[in-house]
Amino acid sequence: KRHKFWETQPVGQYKDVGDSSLPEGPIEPPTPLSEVKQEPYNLPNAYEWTTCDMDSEEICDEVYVLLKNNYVEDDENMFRFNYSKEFLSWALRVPGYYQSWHIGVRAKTSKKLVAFISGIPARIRVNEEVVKMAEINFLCVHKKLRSKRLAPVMIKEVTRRVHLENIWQAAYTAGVVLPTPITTCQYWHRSLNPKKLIDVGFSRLGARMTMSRTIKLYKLPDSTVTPGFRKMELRDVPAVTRLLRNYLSQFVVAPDFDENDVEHWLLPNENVVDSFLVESPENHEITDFCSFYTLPSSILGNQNYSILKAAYSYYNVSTKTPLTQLMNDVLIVAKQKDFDVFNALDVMHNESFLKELKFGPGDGQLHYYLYNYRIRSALKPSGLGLVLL
Ligand SMILES: COc1cccc(CC(=N)NC(=O)c2cccnc2OC2CCNCC2)c1
Repeated sequence: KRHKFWETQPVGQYKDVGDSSLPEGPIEPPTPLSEVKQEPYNLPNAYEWTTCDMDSEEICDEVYVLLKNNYVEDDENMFRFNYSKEFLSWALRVPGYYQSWHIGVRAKTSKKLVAFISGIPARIRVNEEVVKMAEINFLCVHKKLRSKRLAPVMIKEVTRRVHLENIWQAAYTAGVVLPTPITTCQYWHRSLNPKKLIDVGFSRLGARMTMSRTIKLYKLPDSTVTPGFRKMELRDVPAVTRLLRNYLSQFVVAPDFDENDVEHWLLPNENVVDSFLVESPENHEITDFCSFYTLPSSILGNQNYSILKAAYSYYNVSTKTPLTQLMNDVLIVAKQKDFDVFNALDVMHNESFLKELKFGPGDGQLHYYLYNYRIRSALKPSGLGLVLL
């Protein structure tokens, strides 16, 4: 398939796949800052750039409403991500963030927000190199403005603003295949409320299965089983950082989290991110960690329900408790918190628990990309230690 825009960008091109003569690392060198385009790219006449101050309740609400009505839907257009305002604030106002990377497009006359794209700074390790990158996310163009070729100019504009901060690499995911994925993940779902999932069409009743048999199949204990399993607290940040850094060091691509990052990304934040750990009752050592983020979806066109409550597996570390037992406790907590479904990608060691814990394969794939950085080895999802929101 021709990618008019992506063929012009410093990304792995199809023709280069497998060419091991090409070195691992940046595809293009940095440009001297004086040569980076100083002014914004041109938009079609009726539109103007705007920088979104996500600290402003009003602007955060505009971004929320744009995404709620126009962001990613599943392949059958039955569900649409419905990131909450507090989630968007958490996802964008990260340690060291640049407000200039929270980019909106407004219609000049109505001042209505009609498009958005965001970047946040992140330190991502690729093999032995820690690279300063931008994590690009939430690219959204209003449904009425599709195929006006707005997305390429928004990608170029966020790239320009990232370059102005002397950052030359980026990481992003997409449900579509572009030049060229560093890996392709399968997503999996674990039913927690099978009756609702079947009612809204997320799941289908299995062959030769009754509803009551299905409810019994997915039933979970009322409480967690691992001794010492508890919510993470601020005082745990140093120990969790050590545990997580050590665990992530085994993957080819992973975030280089420090204590400041762990405090932001993994400390429990109501309705946004939940995290738990196992503190050994004997010696109070922290041996395991697990977490999930909250990303509801709007249910498009169902009489009885309007929101699907979904939890997404985030970072999990097991050093003493078997990963399957740890993740079963996470499912128990998610059910206690009234989530309908628990989602996971087959990244890191997730594949080891998916089938045993009754996850079913989703009907799509999530592709991971790096911008202006070539990795030599073909990466399997199990070699990926990066979870994007
Ligand atoms: C259930 O409601 C949905 C609403 C919109 C899209 C999809 C399917 C889908 N595209 N799912 C994922 O991309 C996905 C499935 C499992 C885990 N993480 C995921 O995506 C995350 C990470 C990438 N940014 C979106 C959230 C489902």
